[in-house]
Amino acid sequence: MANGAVLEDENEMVPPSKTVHEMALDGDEPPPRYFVKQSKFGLIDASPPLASIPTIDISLLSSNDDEELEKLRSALINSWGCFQAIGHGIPSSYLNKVRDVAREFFQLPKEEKKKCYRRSDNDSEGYGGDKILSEKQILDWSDRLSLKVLPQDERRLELWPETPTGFGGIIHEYSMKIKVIQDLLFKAIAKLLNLEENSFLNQFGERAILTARFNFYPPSPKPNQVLGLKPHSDKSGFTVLLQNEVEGLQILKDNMWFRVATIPHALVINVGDQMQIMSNGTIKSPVHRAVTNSEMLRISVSISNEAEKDKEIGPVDGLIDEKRPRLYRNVKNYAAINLECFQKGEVAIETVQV
Ligand SMILES: O=C(O)CCC(=O)C(=O)O
Ligand SMILES: [Fe+2]
Repeated sequence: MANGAVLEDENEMVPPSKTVHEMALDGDEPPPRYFVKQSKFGLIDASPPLASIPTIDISLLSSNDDEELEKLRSALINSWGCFQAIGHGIPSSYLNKVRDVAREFFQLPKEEKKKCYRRSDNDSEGYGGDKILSEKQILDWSDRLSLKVLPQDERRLELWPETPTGFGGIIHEYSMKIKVIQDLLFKAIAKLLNLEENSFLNQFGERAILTARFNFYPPSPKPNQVLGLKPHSDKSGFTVLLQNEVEGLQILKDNMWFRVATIPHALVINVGDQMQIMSNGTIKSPVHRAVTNSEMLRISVSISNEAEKDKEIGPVDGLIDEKRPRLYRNVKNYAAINLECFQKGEVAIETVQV
């Protein structure tokens, strides 16, 4: 996690009394703890150039289509670490259903959403605003619902929304569809790097973690001064992001921000830190953020995978040689390392370098 935004005055570690959605509905000015005062990434620019990330038909990857594999190489190796996936086999009508239930959940009355509230301030699951992890933290102009989907016996179903009807079933079904895509990508990348097909997949283990996160970014009265989601790299293997029609995702490359387009039937695939570690830095997890706008509601749904908590992950042997020495040590429970680093304002991936 690249903690790029730090406040000068320390805040108490108390969560705000209103959710971002409530402040937006009431027409409140964002409180000072939401303002990005100082950032190593510079000022917020809502319209930087468009990222030239490729659109890849992932149905062609399993049939070893050379052209599509080359596109994957150009997207991931010494490049963006991000691409738009089409040919994923999920009908547009189904993607719209996921977008619809997400919006319907966030627009429920407070009393209904309260059932899904995080049970404590530092709970990573459930509904709420930015989790308060440090006194210096700048808060994000967004509300979220995070739920662990796998392992299935670790689901905290008491936090899963009962309304809109069928939401739980859709979370399950959609996440399983995305898992198939993630597994296919791990195999395609292994092939691309001349590795045994399961070199990455096996590292995730039988009880790999899959998390669904619904992000709700209401219109913001100060889009140039607050961020929807602060700069970070994902702690996952891969994150698969579904956006609504409103742009907001930005990706950092060569110290410059680029906008990621919204393509209605495409899913944005982002490399996460765990893939960077396993690929010995051959593939990098991009720093990205979400900006807000003053008029439109933005919603995104991210599905991310992580290795089983107690399983050690590390660079694949075939990617370590004299020319490419090992860059990362083997690590367990990267999520905990990531969280600790966020609290200290450190970049997690840098702390696991050898
Ligand atoms: O909403 C977005 O565009 C970004 C979401 C994201 O980066 C995340 O959930 O990790
Ligand atoms: Fe992210």
